[in-house]
Amino acid sequence: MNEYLIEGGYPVGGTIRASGNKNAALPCIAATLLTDEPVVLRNIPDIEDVQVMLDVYRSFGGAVEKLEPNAYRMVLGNIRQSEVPEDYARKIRASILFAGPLLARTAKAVLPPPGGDVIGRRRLDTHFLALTELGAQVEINGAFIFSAPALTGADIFLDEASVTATENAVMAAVLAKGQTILTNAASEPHVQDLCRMLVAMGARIDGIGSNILTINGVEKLGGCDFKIGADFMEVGSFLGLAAATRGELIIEETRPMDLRPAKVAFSKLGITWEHEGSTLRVAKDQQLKVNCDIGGMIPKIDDAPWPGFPPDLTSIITVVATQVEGTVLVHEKMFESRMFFVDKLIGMGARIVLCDPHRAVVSGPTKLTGTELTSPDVRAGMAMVIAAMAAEGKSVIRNVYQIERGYENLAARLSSLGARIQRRDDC
Ligand SMILES: CC(=O)N[C@H]1[C@@H](OP(=O)(O)OP(=O)(O)OC[C@H]2O[C@@H](n3ccc(=O)[nH]c3=O)[C@H](O)[C@@H]2O)O[C@H](CO)[C@@H](O)[C@@H]1O
Ligand SMILES: C=C(OP(=O)(O)O)C(=O)O
Repeated sequence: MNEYLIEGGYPVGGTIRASGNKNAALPCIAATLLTDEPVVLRNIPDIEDVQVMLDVYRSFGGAVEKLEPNAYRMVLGNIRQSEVPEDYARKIRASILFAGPLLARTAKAVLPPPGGDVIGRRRLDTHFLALTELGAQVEINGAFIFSAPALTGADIFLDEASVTATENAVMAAVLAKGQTILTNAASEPHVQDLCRMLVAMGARIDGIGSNILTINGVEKLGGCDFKIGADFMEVGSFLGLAAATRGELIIEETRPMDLRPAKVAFSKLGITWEHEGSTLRVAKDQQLKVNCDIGGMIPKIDDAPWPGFPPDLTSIITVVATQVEGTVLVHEKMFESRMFFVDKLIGMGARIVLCDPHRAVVSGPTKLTGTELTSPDVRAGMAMVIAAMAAEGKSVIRNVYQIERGYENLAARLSSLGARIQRRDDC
């Protein structure tokens, strides 16, 4: 297991480039299965989850050529088999994204249950609902076995706006016969990126960015050259890091529009940023003070499907709130177990009451003290990095695989911003 040694108390400063969006890269890699022509994907982050998705692609017989850092040319003539190897499936949640493309190309998809973060139950019911309505049969026998001699467009109402279920449904529907209307679809920037890539491949999709997608199936898709957008979860994490360490950052190659829901939430903590084009600047002299609701009421930060505040930033904003004067309620409505990591922050000195698995009341500012931590999931892990960097003294963070599956070259990039962070291999 690899670990980070962090000496806290040093503000970050300098310039950093945003990586490509993990949650766009993963479905876009799966979507390359939908054509036998070459596809070039650009701005793909160099993270563990991407490597696993590329390994799965290779296991189907796909050829992957690295053109330059963060750009790949991928081609897969004939798909060798329809089963995602179990070792890979269990590593990441996103392995489920091969279901739609495999069904569309090979009429079959065998997926061992996917792995991923420890953040509560991760239901797959919406995936089953959508693929079944498009004509697939599902059998659960250790693995999930989908089969569909032919996929046919349908008028589908999703039971919840699930991100990856929407992506699977779209990837199956683009090659289905006839029209699919997907209502209550997820519309996150990564869902939009996937749809734009499919359109570049020749798919017919209307309503991109809304919660109703209309897809007219086509016979065949071709290759494309597609650049995915910036990772607004990574940018949100760096914004949180700058605020919590009282630092100053310039973040390049962002998509400021994707940060609008985060801006609403951060502004409740007195944190703001300016942007010029795709460059963001977080200034040093922010007054970190909770902006109360009218009448001096305690404000709440709660997550929701897009364009709500993203659930992947709730852990980050919780840590930041410990450094802000005042009291705020963080309400994580979407995941059952994402807030449990706050006991580690309490151990570092944070004043947090975990009311139930979903709600934490945070009062600040508090002095945090370095300690030994283990990352349960990618975002809690990053939140721990921020806490350790804001704390006095030294911290050790273990299980950093669960951070690096979502953040590219993190220790080196943070070092370049003045962080005292050291990565130790195989401890
Ligand atoms: C690879 C990938 O893209 N992973 C992202 C994807 O996961 P994923 O697609 O697995 O997440 P889902 O959108 O399916 O659901 C996430 C959680 O939110 C709940 N839920 C969802 C929709 C809804 O309307 N109401 C509701 O409560 C679900 O029950 C579940 O507990 O989307 C999540 C929600 O943005 C993100 O945290 C993950 O980083
Ligand atoms: C929950 C996340 O990822 P995944 O869905 O891949 O587990 C995340 O990115 O915060």
